[in-house]
Amino acid sequence: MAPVVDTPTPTFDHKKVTVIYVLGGPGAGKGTQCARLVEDFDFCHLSAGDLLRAEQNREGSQFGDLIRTCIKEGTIVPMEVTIKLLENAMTAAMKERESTGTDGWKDGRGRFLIDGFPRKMDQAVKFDETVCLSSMVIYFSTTEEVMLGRLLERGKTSGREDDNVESIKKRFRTYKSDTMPVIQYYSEQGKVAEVDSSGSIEEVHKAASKVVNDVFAIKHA
Ligand SMILES: Nc1ncnc2c1ncn2[C@@H]1O[C@H](COP(=O)(O)OP(=O)(O)OP(=O)(O)O)[C@@H](O)[C@H]1O
Ligand SMILES: O=c1ccn([C@@H]2O[C@H](COP(=O)(O)O)[C@@H](O)[C@H]2O)c(=O)[nH]1
Repeated sequence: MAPVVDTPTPTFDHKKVTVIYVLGGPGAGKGTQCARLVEDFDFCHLSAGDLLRAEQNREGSQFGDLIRTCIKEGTIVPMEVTIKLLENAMTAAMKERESTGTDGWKDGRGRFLIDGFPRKMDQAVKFDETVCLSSMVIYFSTTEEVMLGRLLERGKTSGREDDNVESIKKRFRTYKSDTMPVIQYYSEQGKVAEVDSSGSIEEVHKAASKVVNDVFAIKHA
């Protein structure tokens, strides 16, 4: 007899809730572009990095020190922590939208841009299986030189502990070793739309909007 395998039921049904992962190297422009796509498509934008920074600073958090160390060292926080934060934020957003109700979100329908996640294969598999199967990945690509320049410029005002040369180099290393395989994995499934993010914010936005438009056109066809 075949062994019984427990298949988890995801918290959200991907036929009703669209999850788009937004990946790219540190400083590629993910957050900037997500903010623009929110204006166009009424997404809820969830940045895994922002959620982790909020948890790090939350009084009484048992994960504060762990998150602080990982962020400074450019390593990945254990997936259970990040996935729970994302799931909680999605649940809260769904509840809020249900009560206020905007057109794209009626009847429990939702659309999420999940920025800077999944950073590692274990996160990708676990989130897809237990929270919501993702629809696609928008992959913002540019050179390390461009990313470094942007991050150092941002570091003048961001107050981020990881916007310095030492941390940036570590983040580039983690990106190559842990995140590139995730992009490869989804690419093999035909789920990745690559957008060159070397140009101006406006140029990149135009290309990214086109990608999202196509996704919704297919979904609603
Ligand atoms: N196309 C662009 N041209 C010039 N500057 C840009 C462009 N896109 C983003 N920036 C600037 O580069 C910096 C990094 O952008 P952003 O924060 O969006 O990157 P990110 O990929 O989200 O980075 P991280 O992963 O480190 O959070 C910001 O200061 C932003 O204003
Ligand atoms: O899924 C994730 C996402 C992020 N981290 C950690 O946070 C920092 C900053 O992330 P940004 O997306 O650049 O804001 C990242 O370097 C990781 O240390 C994570 O562990 N898991």
